[in-house]
Amino acid sequence: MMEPVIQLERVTKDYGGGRGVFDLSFAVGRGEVVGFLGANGAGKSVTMRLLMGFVRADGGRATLGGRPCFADRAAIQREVGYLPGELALPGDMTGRSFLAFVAGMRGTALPCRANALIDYFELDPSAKLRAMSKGTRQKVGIVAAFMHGPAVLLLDEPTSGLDLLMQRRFVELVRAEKRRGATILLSSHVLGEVEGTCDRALFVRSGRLTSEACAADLTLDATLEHLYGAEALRRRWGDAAEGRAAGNRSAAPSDSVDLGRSPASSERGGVR
Ligand SMILES: Nc1ncnc2c1ncn2[C@@H]1O[C@H](COP(=O)(O)OP(=O)(O)OP(=O)(O)O)[C@@H](O)[C@H]1O
Repeated sequence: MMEPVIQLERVTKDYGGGRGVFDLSFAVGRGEVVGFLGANGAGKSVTMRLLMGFVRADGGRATLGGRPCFADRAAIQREVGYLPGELALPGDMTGRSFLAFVAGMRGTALPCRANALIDYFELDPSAKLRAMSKGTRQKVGIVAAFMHGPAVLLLDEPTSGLDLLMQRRFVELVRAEKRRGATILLSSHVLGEVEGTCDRALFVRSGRLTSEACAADLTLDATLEHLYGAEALRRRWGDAAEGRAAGNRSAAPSDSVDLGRSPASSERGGVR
């Protein structure tokens, strides 16, 4: 790998009850775009917040550009392009005043790039944030994350709420940022977006890193298996009731469909 820009070494943030991230280690090299995939609650957002220094790790070491994420959080939060998974925007502000506010927090006026991004995403920034649709608010978050041309981008489910055309434009934007040399960690539930942008993908399950795949190997079936394991994929609606009726809670129905894929093809198509 090229010089690591994003690095976690045995990072743990334990919220109790098995929730959080545990002993997490990975690195993203300069100029790499890496997908960060996991089921709901797997620990993707917690990892992003640890990297931004919004959350302090219980153990291990998280660094961005060699700087410790929590100790250097002021500089990191100024410089990194972060798109949170859940945007909490001040409803009373207009899109433009919010973007100017974010730029001000970074110590600058609204960059020219903001206008180019506003135009590219066909955003009307004059509306109040509370009056905007979900997807429109997401566009404001995207402009805020990208407008200063950051060297590092942490994007947490970035196309959430975007329509298909805007999803495509977003993929084009990430590709252009990669060409510019940006280092990007992108969490997503949208396979097309990961395929379209990422060099490789990391899989996290219950707060632990479980596997890794290169983008070319991310078929739907292989991705599902990385995410959930074969056992979870066999479950069908009605299984529990049928199992109880048969006096066997774990029994799988005999006509269970394997997502249209034969066991043989799953061996071929799988990414280990
Ligand atoms: N502040 C907190 N206090 C307690 N538990 C938390 C806190 N933040 C996150 N968690 C727990 O940590 C686990 C990981 O949450 P996280 O938000 O990182 O999941 P995720 O992978 O981003 O999921 P999703 O795909 O649903 O967004 C979850 O079980 C969550 O409930």
